Amino acid sequence: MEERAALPLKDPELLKQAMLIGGQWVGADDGRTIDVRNPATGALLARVPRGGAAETGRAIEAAEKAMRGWRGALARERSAVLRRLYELMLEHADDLALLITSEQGKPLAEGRGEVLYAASFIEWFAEEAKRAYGDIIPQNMHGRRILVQKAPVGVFAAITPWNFPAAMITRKAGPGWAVGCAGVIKPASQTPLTALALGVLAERAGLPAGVCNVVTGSAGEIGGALTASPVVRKLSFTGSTEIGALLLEQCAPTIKRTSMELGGNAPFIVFDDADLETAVAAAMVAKYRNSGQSCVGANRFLVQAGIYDRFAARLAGESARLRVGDGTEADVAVGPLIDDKAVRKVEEHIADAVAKGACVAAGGARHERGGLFFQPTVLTGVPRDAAIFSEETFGPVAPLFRFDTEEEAIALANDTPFGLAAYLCARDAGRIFRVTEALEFGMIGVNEGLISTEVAPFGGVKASGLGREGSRYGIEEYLETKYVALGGI
Ligand SMILES: NC(=O)C1=CN([C@@H]2O[C@H](COP(=O)(O)OP(=O)(O)OC[C@H]3O[C@@H](n4cnc5c(N)ncnc54)[C@H](OP(=O)(O)O)[C@@H]3O)[C@@H](O)[C@H]2O)C=CC1
Ligand SMILES: O=C(O)[C@H](O)CS(=O)(=O)O
Repeated sequence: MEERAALPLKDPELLKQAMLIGGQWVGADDGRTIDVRNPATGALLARVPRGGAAETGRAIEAAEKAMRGWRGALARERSAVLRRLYELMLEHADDLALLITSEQGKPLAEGRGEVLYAASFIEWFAEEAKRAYGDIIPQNMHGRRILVQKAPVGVFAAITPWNFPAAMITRKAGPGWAVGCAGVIKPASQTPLTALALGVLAERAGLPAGVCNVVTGSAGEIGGALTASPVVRKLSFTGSTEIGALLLEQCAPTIKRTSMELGGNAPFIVFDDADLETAVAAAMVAKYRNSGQSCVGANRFLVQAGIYDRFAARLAGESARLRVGDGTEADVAVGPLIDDKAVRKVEEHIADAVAKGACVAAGGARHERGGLFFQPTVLTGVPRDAAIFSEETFGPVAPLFRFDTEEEAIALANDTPFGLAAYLCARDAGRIFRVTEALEFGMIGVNEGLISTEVAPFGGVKASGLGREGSRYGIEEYLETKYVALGGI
């Protein structure tokens, strides 16, 4: 049997090769496992259980049972447990970062950044736990009082993607746990180790058995069990629009509350009046964070004619200087893509654009290191009918499209079924307000390339999803509003 590669964790107990169900670490009923590999080296990191419907059913039961006690705890008691989890995440940040980089591939500095970002949701919702306020409404009849109470929505299911293995979990479970819900988490099969490590820390923080359950394995079987169960009252998903739509269908018969954070196709608009250095710096972050594997990553660069050549030259120069390699190596800015399917999609987008007249200003091919490494790539003169305009590349490719007028830029930016994130660089205040108001997206960065934060509402419109995560809006996704007409008093 293939030997597992060493994972030099300071706390080896954080490497779990089991599912967490009702406070017990267990294998799959049939003993089957899934290999977890390092995308930078192909090395076998771990084997996790290939769980299915039966194990998921037990996890749902455990969550339902645990929720009875957890919802009854005082808000400040739940808050204290979440605060402890936040502290434990910071204490174990190096190990969590190494797990993220080892199973997902992002550079270690980004992995550590993700740990801090993920922990910030736990810190935030530890505070919000104490502010799930209701209302007293002025009575509409004598002798009657009108109360509005906020109650936990119920057992939640969280199905999360491989690109941010920690943050996508805490952004969902944090608010759920804060208001007294218990949940079942299904991480991506390519990156389960971080989720399992968070399960260890949740136990250590004092989360009662069954409040946090992590089930690994067959997406279809686990998803089918979670969506079909009437006990699961909330489903929160981050991933492709295709799967999001399927899950919405599967949730319909039980009328579940859902949050969907789906695909994107972010435009990055550079106007003639932009500050060039600011625009290039913002573009580099928006494009190459997580090697381009982010739903809020800039997918299309719309550049006004007057600044086009200068911006293209600077972006190509900066892109060519990025170091590509194993995320554990010093100064690496771009790691491997998640799998060969992702690399092929990048190659197909480049080939299609070049066949339609685009030029390669930087990169353009797989990296000399081979495997899943790809050169940071800048394409100029890309035509509107190129596939890369309308499809999410999810890789380190920056296609530049030229425009002349503000109206043309807005039309091009909005010409997509998606509406998650958009970016624009300009200095004219009137232009900034006109364009941000006209853009059909849930989040807009102005002269900024990194806009994700726990304090702001994260989410999209159109095919990019439903609901908001983080901020004071995110907790509402896990609350039901109960109206009490109090008479006879
Ligand atoms: N919005 C975002 O942040 C993300 C968007 N994407 C987009 O999606 C594309 C494909 O990426 P991919 O990772 O395949 O995304 P998927 O949507 O396939 O996977 C996301 C999560 O959903 C699970 N899943 C897959 N199929 C089902 C199902 N039938 N029922 C229940 N759960 C299911 C996956 O499990 P498993 O891993 O076991 O298959 C994973 O945990 C990307 O190229 C990108 O365009 C991807 C990731 C994040
Ligand atoms: O899925 C993603 O790409 C993340 O939601 C992006 S972020 O929130 O980590 O910026």
